[in-house]
Amino acid sequence: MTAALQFRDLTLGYDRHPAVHHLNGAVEKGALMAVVGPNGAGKSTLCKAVAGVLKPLAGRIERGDVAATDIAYLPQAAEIDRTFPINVFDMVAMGAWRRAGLFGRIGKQDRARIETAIQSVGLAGFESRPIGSLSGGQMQRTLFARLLLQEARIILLDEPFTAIDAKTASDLFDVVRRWHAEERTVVAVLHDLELVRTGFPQTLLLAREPVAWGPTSEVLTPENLLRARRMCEAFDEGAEACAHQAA
Ligand SMILES: Nc1ncnc2c1ncn2[C@@H]1O[C@H](COP(=O)(O)OP(=O)(O)OP(=O)(O)O)[C@@H](O)[C@H]1O
Repeated sequence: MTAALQFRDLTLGYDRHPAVHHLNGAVEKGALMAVVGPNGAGKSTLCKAVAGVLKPLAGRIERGDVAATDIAYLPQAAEIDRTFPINVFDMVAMGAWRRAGLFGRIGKQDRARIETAIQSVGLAGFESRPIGSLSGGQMQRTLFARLLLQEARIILLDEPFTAIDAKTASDLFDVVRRWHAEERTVVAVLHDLELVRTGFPQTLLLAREPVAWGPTSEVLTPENLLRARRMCEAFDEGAEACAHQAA
């Protein structure tokens, strides 16, 4: 197996309070992997660390030949400022920054790629709409178009299908399938276990530490899900040091 991401005794947290600890393991290149777990399990924290937004408290993440800045990351919808005065076209064009540079000119070729991405998420005709006027589903389509532009080898999606209708979710899941067919590595935080069972071959079940990780059918057992819930409920929010090391 070739690893796209390798976690080595990884501990993540805020203000020295660990939120995720003792994560060891690898995400295979080209994997389509779900990260599931109860609220507060550390799923978003893990995404932020992989994207390079949050530095580990201990341990490390190895990204092979991919720089953290080359990882496409879709944060939770709540973290995105919709009041920013920008239209759909320019929002999607931001996905080309890595190639064009922050103040680089968008050339003819990039313009065509942006148009194609907007079309492929079903938003043709919305190019000049301010993002603040979009519905939640249209906004998510816009963000997926921006991810398409990035052409990243590793794509992180934090709750990409939450609070959007079934048609939008299904259209956007088609984009995810396309990335998988192109052998990109996709890691998605999800709460819809049915979608995970049918669409994601690999799953990491997280409850501050890994409960199970592997083929989805072996991970999402009633016993593992119950264990994850109990582990999250029992976790001491104010713990100073890693509980395992302190024990
Ligand atoms: N910026 C922050 N500062 C301090 N603590 C934080 C911060 N962000 C998250 N946490 C804490 O880290 C823990 C893990 O949170 P995280 O958001 O990673 O969980 P999650 O599994 O993504 O939850 P959910 O399913 O509710 O989105 C929680 O106890 C949370 O309160």
